[in-house]
Amino acid sequence: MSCSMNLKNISYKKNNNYLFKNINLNLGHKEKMAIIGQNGVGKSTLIKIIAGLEEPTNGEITLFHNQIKNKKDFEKYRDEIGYLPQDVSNFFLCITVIEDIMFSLLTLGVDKKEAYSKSVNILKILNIIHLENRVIYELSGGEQKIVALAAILVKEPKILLLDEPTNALDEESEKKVLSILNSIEKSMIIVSHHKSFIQKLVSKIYKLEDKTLKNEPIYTHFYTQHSVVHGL
Ligand SMILES: Nc1ncnc2c1ncn2[C@@H]1O[C@H](COP(=O)(O)OP(=O)(O)OP(=O)(O)O)[C@@H](O)[C@H]1O
Repeated sequence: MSCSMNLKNISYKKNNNYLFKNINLNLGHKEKMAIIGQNGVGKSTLIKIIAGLEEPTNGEITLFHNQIKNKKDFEKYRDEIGYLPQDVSNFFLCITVIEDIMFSLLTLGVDKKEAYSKSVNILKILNIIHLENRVIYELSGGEQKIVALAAILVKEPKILLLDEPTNALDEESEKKVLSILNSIEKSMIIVSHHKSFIQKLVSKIYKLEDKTLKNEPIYTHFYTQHSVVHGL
């Protein structure tokens, strides 16, 4: 399996204490994995390092076989990585849902007509077309989370980094997100406390514990998604 991302001996110090030390991780092409662990162990910090939003204290990051030495190197791959933060309240740049989703495409140089049609399509796929013209900051936490996911998916990044994608989602929205993520053939790292969700989605689970990543067994059989979501 070719490699989308590789971490070699990644360590991160906060207030003179190591949050984690010498983390090694390979994310294969189209591989889906999850990171679990207790509150405060550093899962979000680790995923922010992979997203290029935090710099590790030590270690090497390789993206698509290119070594990343600094934030500038990361900029080349910014559009290839879709990062969903745990808290999406500061995620949005526009007033309405459709404007925000279109904005992410317009910045990539997509023309306005195509940006509109792709944005409407993703809203339909995620069952949130009724939110198209709503003001984002008037939406519920769960609605905002799924709109943020739409803004990421519409750009078709090569790697998805999703920090707690299902928190604040109702059962129906969670099923929809599961079905979509299952149907997308992309490399993914998902941070979650929601074990039944990740067991239906990923092929590897790691636990961040004692400042390192440990393999965690997957108890259920791999879940096979028969219903293909068209349009992604
Ligand atoms: N902006 C910040 N300023 C100071 N400390 C922070 C900041 N963000 C995180 N921390 C601290 O870093 C540690 C790791 O936080 P992180 O959010 O990475 O953990 P986590 O494993 O994702 O936790 P959770 O499961 O609760 O989301 C925690 O002790 C947290 O208090």
